[in-house]
Amino acid sequence: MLISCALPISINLSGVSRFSTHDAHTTFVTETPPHVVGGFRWGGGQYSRSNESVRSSKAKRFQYAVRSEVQKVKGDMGGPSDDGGLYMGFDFGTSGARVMVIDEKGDLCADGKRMYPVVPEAEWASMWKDTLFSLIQSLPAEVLSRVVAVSLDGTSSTTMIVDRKSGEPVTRPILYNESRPQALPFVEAIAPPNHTVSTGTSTLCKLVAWWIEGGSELEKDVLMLHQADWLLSLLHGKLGITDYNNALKVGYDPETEDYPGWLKAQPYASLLPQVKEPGALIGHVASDIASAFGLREDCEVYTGTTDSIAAFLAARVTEPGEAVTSLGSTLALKLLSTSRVDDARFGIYSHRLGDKWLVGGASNTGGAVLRQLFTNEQLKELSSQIDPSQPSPLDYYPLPRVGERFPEADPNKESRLSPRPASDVEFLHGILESTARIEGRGYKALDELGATPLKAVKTAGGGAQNVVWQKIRERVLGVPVSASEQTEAAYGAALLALYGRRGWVQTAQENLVSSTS
Ligand SMILES: Nc1ncnc2c1ncn2[C@@H]1O[C@H](COP(=O)(O)OP(=O)(O)O)[C@@H](O)[C@H]1O
Ligand SMILES: O=C(CO)[C@H](O)[C@H](O)COP(=O)(O)O
Repeated sequence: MLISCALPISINLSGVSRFSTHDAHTTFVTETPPHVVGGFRWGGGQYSRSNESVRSSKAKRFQYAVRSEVQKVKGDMGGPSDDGGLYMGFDFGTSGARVMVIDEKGDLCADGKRMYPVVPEAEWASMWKDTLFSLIQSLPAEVLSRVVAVSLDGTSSTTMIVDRKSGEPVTRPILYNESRPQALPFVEAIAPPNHTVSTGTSTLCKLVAWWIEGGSELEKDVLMLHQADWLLSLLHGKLGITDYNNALKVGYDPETEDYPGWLKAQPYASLLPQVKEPGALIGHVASDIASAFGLREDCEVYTGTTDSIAAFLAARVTEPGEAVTSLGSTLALKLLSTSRVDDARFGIYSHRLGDKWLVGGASNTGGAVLRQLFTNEQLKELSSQIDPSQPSPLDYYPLPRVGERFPEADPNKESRLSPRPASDVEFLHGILESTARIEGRGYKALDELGATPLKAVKTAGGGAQNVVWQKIRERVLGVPVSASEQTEAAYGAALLALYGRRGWVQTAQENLVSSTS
């Protein structure tokens, strides 16, 4: 049965070795997958802090409402039709990047994936740019010519300092999990106690570290951007625009929808980007980009988000108490909560989502450690020999390198992976179980600080395919654990383009359309 994308072909560009130029993989969907009309009702919930400040008219713009149940193809989602337009979302994760193209019903039409090649730090930004353009080029002309909206997610607090005019990076990007503890005293001196920025891995610490180490001399010539902002600017040609998810860790307050006074008073405040809500229209793709890649001149670019929030959007979690664990290279927890919780001592912060909050944090444990020890094939083979009903007696703290962000913010925390048993099955069991325990500690910490109690977990990321791990996690967490139907953050980024473009923006609570009401 052909899908609404009506793509006549199926191509599989087989991958090449991981460290070659690109691990190419592009497939076009020719079967109609059980399509989901993504999303949930962002609105109507009560939460404890300053409801009025969020329920401002401006805030109401963020309350999306879309059908929250799986629908067959014929479901009419309402909203203006795009006459067969397609929506393209990019995910720039920790180990690679993906693109997904969906139609207005949420059916997947095409996707592509590139593992990042190993390049020197100074070439990270140009490698990301090459990866973005090669992903676009991997899609067929008839798909690209139908794309009407684009969005993109990147790793949170990956920080870039770029030339204010050319957009060229003036220094290498500082990655999401890098720490700049030397800036912490300066940040703690200006920010409220235990503020989200008061941790070495925050975007603000990275900006301040660069500033105090000589960057201040460039004040008039540079801007600070996040990875997602910079990559999107390559498509729309404007500089200095971000979203309030990416801006959280530089100090932006999504509740007041502004940078706080203590941050605006700083000499480096002039480097801070303008903040819009996720899925906000930035503009059309630049004409040179449109002509180079066969995109429509009127293809629109929308602000993005972070990778774990895109994974949350893809999972279509609808109720407070439901959570999404992104089991990618890292372990990122996102709990939908009616109350906001922030405490830098534990690496806990809240992202805004309409009038609710995504409470959580990101641990450095997760798939990156597994990748250091096992191939994906070994993971499958060894996992199949584990009995998930039996706890492992091994007590590890698996980290890919020194430093942890959540549920303890400790830049000096060392990995613990000993004693290593002779059996690799027992070793992997210990790692999966210990990672599940860290996940459990994370959700317990959110509960103890007043977030909506956990009632179910969906899983995104590469680890979501591991059913044995899922059963271990279910035993450890004590709530139902399942894999998201869409585990790819790129699908969430495509939904963001769809919601932004289709005007799924409601101007008043009473106009919210939702099947959950
Ligand atoms: N069967 C498996 N069980 C557990 N983890 C897996 C399995 N297959 C792959 N992974 C892990 O998934 C991770 C990649 O997930 P992905 O979401 O692509 O990461 P990211 O987007 O953070 O780079 C790798 O670190 C890999 O070790
Ligand atoms: O671990 C990460 C990279 O994969 C990011 O830190 C993750 O996105 C969590 O950050 P946020 O909660 O701001 O999305």
